[in-house]
Amino acid sequence: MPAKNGKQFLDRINRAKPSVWFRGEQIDGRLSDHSAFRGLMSTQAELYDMQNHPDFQERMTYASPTTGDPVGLSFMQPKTREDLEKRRQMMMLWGEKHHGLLGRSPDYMNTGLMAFYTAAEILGEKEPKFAENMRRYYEFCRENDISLSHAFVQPHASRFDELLEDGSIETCAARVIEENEEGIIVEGAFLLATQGVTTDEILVYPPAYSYMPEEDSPRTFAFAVPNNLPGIRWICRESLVGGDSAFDYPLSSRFDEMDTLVLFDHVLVPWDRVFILGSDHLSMRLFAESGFHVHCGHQVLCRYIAKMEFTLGVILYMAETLDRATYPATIEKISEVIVHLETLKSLLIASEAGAVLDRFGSMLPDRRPLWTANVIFPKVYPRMMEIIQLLGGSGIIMLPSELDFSGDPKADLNKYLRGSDVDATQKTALFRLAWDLSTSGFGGRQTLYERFFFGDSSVVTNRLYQSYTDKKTYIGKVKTFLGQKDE
Ligand SMILES: Cc1cc2nc3c(=O)[nH]c(=O)nc-3n(C[C@H](O)[C@H](O)[C@H](O)COP(=O)(O)OP(=O)(O)OC[C@H]3O[C@@H](n4cnc5c(N)ncnc54)[C@H](O)[C@@H]3O)c2cc1C
Repeated sequence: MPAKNGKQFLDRINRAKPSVWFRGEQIDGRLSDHSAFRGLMSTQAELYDMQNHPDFQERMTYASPTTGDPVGLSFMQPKTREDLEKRRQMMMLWGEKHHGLLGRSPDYMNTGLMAFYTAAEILGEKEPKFAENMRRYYEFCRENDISLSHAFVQPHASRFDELLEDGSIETCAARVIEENEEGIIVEGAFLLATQGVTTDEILVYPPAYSYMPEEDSPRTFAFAVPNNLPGIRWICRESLVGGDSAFDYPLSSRFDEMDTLVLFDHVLVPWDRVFILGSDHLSMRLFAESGFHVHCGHQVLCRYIAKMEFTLGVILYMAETLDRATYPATIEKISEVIVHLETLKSLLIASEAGAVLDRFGSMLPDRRPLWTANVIFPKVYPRMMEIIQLLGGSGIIMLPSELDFSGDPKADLNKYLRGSDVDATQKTALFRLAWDLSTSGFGGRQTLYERFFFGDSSVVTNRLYQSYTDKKTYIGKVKTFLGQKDE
């Protein structure tokens, strides 16, 4: 199946029937009928429909190198600046459709997989068949429009290894407990897979960094498997969907990406789905040399911009309805958001302007502007949510529901809750949106998500710092000024 449409997406997820647990019970029926998933899945379906819509198809797909059929453009390896531009336009189309609220829109993982594929030869250094596995798997995903979640962070409990009396170490970290003719047997858990059950497959890999890299470690492996493989169990967090009403819950009713704890109970991963086994060094090299965080950073920055534009729109509209758009204190806050948005847009342009071909033939955007954005956004996003709260005050919480507007209180609400130039229903709709973005459970998760999206802040800043080759140049300028010699 080349680039799929919404119905094909829904049918495939509903048919898979993985073992999903929600509030202590296993989900039996179709996921798209379940209150925790139906809004999200319908949004996902709308994204996939765009791939086949005459207005978008040309910008969202490209001709498959193997069949010539249209396949998702986010799978495309960029080889020229024009390719990068095409990828950006495609990612912005999806980003603007979900206003940056879906961290796991399909282009994110498609991009990550593409990066791994381009550098597959690194995997072959230890075992040639692993490189071949990655190449085949990428092609399988591209040609069948397979959607992916990913997991690499292990539960906190796995970080407290116990030293036993016999000198061995007891751990609950996910690990390979056996290798046999058919594949590897995996046991243990991963802390989090966002959209784990609303995608087709899960890609598991080690963190991109390790403070104590090991060779032949049973904890280091990468593989991809369908979500419904025997032995895989998904435990959902509480749903943040407030209800079905798009008026009352404008965001959570459409965009709540379920997070799941993934349990592997003696799961047999077939050999042709294994990409890394044992080597932390190889795994770290794959991340660094494939440009995983650079290609993905390009996608993430497009999403940041879509989200920032939407947030700025909410803030500007709030200021208008409160008739405070001309207050200096309001202008100062709004300008803060404008500065952040314009900074991000400039970083995106700079990343493409500085793109160079890497040794795998990929046109790789300049990492410095992208990773700068990854440091900035997690800091400014919570501040933007604070600005919404500061601007809205009690209006963010004194929010009647859709039912109130069709019931007895309607006349009073219309009189007392109207805004400047908008009626009470319009103002309430806007302020419910502001609440869902900044203050509801859904909004809280969004903020947490942005804080940790590419790792915690020390990981993200370290990535930028370590790769910043300009450091020597700037020290050199100072040494020259001081009349000191460069060593
Ligand atoms: C909403 C959400 C969705 C996510 N989705 C996914 C997903 O789809 N797939 C996936 O693999 N992961 C996902 N993650 C996990 C994400 O990658 C991690 O949250 C991130 O890597 C940080 O790891 P952690 O949560 O274990 O936090 P920790 O590593 O426990 O860090 C928490 C805090 O403790 C600090 N800290 C940690 N160690 C030390 C130390 N030794 N000394 C001092 N301070 C320390 C950190 O700096 C940080 O501030 C998601 C997280 C969130 C919040």
